[in-house]
Amino acid sequence: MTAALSPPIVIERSFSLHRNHTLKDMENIFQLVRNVIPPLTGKRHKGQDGRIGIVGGCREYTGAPYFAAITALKVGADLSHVFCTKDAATVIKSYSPELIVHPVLDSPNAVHEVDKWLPRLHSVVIGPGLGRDEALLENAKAIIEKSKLKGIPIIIDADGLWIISQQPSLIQGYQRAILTPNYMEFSRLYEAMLRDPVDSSDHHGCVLRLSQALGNLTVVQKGERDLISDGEKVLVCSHEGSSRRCGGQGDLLSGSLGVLAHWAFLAGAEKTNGQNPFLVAAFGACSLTRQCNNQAFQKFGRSMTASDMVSEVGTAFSKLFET
Ligand SMILES: NC(=O)C1=CN([C@@H]2O[C@H](COP(=O)(O)OP(=O)(O)OC[C@H]3O[C@@H](n4cnc5c(N)ncnc54)[C@H](OP(=O)(O)O)[C@@H]3O)[C@@H](O)[C@H]2O)[C@@H](O)CC1
Ligand SMILES: Nc1ncnc2c1ncn2[C@@H]1O[C@H](COP(=O)(O)OP(=O)(O)OP(=O)(O)O)[C@@H](O)[C@H]1O
Ligand SMILES: [Mg+2]
Repeated sequence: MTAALSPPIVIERSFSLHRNHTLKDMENIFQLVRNVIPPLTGKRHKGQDGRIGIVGGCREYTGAPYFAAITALKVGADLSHVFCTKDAATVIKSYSPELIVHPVLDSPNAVHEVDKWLPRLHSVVIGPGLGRDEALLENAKAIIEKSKLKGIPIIIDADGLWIISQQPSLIQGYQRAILTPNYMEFSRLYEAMLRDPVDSSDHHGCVLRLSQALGNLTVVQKGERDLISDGEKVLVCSHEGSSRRCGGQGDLLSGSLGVLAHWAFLAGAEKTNGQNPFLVAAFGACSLTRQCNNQAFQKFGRSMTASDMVSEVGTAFSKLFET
């Protein structure tokens, strides 16, 4: 289905009394997110609720992969692996004993070292804190290829999106990919694919067209309102966050999406009521990140940082999805 044949279904949170039907749609999507969350029972073994890989972390950036990986755990994954450079590994380990950290990304056999783990991973997040070093970008490209071959859901963020804007064919048509661009990253991708600048009067159309041009993979355009599209629909998440824009919030989003994408994908069409599971997962991750922001801001105001948001993941998740 294309936009030309049928107008996109736009689901938007609204508090207007005239838009009760859209409020109902929103609640329905929240319900779909709830449906895909695995129940906590005594019958499950360690690993079943998610083994997530984060590919990123270099000399300059150690916070970003940490935020993504710890958020994946706090959302409910059982194991969170970070594949980073040797320099970054000890630093990231020292932030948290919970993370499994592989200092392989700048080694000569980096791709082989990550590939060994891929059969055990349920999803991979490529890019937080990866940096722009050519050799690291080449390794990340090869890891994307290997992940595609295994059919693993791939979340691409930050410098991973830099790779895609240089070489869109790497991910084009792989519908188990979710891209999470911020403002700049979206502009780069859009110009690379559509050969036109972003039309600032038509954000919905732009995200829809970018998804279509990439072969209907899921695009999450982050911003004041998050726009989520698979080229057929555009979901809008304007769940209340705050006006605090400290770095690292996007990393919480990509880490939580790593888990939710796995859960939604595994749950199957019945649980998502026939909706694209990656749209459901993305809506869940955006709402959760914004809820963490909201709660942390209420406590810390201007001094709020991404770490304060990480501390809110548990209560934010319960509030949104377990009440
Ligand atoms: N603690 C850590 O380790 C963290 C590490 N991180 C890691 O850093 C790496 C680079 O990622 P990134 O996001 O900084 O890079 P990029 O895409 O070039 O964007 C920056 C440019 O975008 C612009 N800009 C942004 N928003 C805009 C807007 N709304 N409207 C307009 N402009 C806007 C902004 O423009 P400026 O304000 O400077 O003019 C700026 O130039 C990556 O690896 C990431 O994971 C981060 O995750 C944070 C925590
Ligand atoms: N103006 C805004 N108002 C409210 N929420 C916002 C706003 N801009 C971004 N967000 C939220 O912040 C989160 C991160 O988006 P952002 O655009 O800051 O990502 P990013 O630049 O990749 O972050 P990072 O610093 O982690 O790289 C998303 O959940 C998004 O919904
Ligand atoms: Mg980012």
